[in-house]
Amino acid sequence: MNSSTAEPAVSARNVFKAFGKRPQEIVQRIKDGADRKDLTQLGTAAVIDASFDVQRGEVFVVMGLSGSGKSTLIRMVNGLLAPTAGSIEVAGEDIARLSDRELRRIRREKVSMVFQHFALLPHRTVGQNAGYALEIQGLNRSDRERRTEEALNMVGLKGWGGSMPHELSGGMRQRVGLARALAAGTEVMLMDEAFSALDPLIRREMQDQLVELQEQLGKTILFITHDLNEAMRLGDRIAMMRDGRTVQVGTSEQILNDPANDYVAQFVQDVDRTRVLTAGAIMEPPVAVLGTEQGPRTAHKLMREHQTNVLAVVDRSKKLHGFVHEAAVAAAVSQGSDSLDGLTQPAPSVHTDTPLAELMTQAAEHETGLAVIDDAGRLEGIIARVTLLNALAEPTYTEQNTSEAQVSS
Ligand SMILES: Nc1ncnc2c1ncn2[C@@H]1O[C@H](COP(=O)(O)OP(=O)(O)OP(=O)(O)O)[C@@H](O)[C@H]1O
Repeated sequence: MNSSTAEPAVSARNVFKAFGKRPQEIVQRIKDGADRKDLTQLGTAAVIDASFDVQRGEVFVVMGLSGSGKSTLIRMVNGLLAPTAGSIEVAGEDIARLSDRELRRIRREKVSMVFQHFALLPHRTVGQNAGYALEIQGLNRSDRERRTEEALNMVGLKGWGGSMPHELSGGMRQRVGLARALAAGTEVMLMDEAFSALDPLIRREMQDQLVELQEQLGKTILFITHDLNEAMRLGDRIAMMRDGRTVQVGTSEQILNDPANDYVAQFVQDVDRTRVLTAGAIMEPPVAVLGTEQGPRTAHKLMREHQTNVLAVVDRSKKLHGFVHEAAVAAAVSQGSDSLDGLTQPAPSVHTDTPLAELMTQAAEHETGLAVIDDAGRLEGIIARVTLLNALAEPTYTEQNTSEAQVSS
């Protein structure tokens, strides 16, 4: 994810969308405090006061049950629907103010869409389908073929360009849909329930592949799903929608550990926390770190000061050497030894992206906490056993005084 100071790729401000005869009136009444349920005579308030920014390079998931307003929201992002109130900017352009011609240009150059039901043209080859957007962009044939082939390779369909869609399995067809969006080369990709029609195993495979591709490509992806596990697996951040409203926007960790209300808390209670939470989300900065050049006396002092019985030992470049334990330090001090040599034990270490499931295995094998290191072996943080146990416990939302907290179901 890029820094939040950069201009966002997609920016929604107080967006409303109402369907029915008098949409403006619906929006005004909601702004005046009316409940969506009491306005059904007038029509449907599908999206209510949505505001969010999607940063460049971010995977932003919009998640909610059927009817919560996800599709309406995404259709406003690519200009298929105009907001009743509020504005949506894509790459700095206010979508609702564009002419049809400008909209077509935006869809060609800036925003591509992957649908749930593939939307492949049955009489065209896989290659022609994947290169469709490039044909519309007016690219010459050889450039088109090159880019199409690259995109097909990226999604694991090397060599399938000459086949017809009906010769492909559902998972492969969805890959063609993805290749078409990738070949188009747009910065923003909108994916509307793109994997929802796939078998669970294939779906999982596609999710993994998207995560992998995203690491290389760094696209801005707005992904819609009603599946919370999918949302948590893919999203850098997730917007949770309920009855047209965005009830929480945050990272998986924030939503799991700090649900905005009871509805979200109930929603996330069945999530497998051990797969979603990672070391990076729960680690803490080490309270005290001992340099390799320092001796047992300093170690002893630091342990007393910080009331800890384990210290991490690092060299000048912060590379982790291991842990020293209180008993060994106390023995060295009483023997008048000046050196920590031989006292440092290898520390069980993990990386920031290690999931909790793996941390639990590691923690079970070791008495101490865990060290979190980066790829170069430098110490980034510490996870104490108690921290791990707390992270596994389900959060409960206690504040009962907001309207969202009163869950009707
Ligand atoms: N063209 C339309 N005319 C009237 N009402 C609509 C229209 N499109 C959507 N709605 C209503 O707006 C609300 C939100 O629908 P939307 O399709 O955006 O939800 P969703 O979260 O995408 O659900 P799903 O996953 O079932 O598509 C629903 O009550 C729906 O019936």
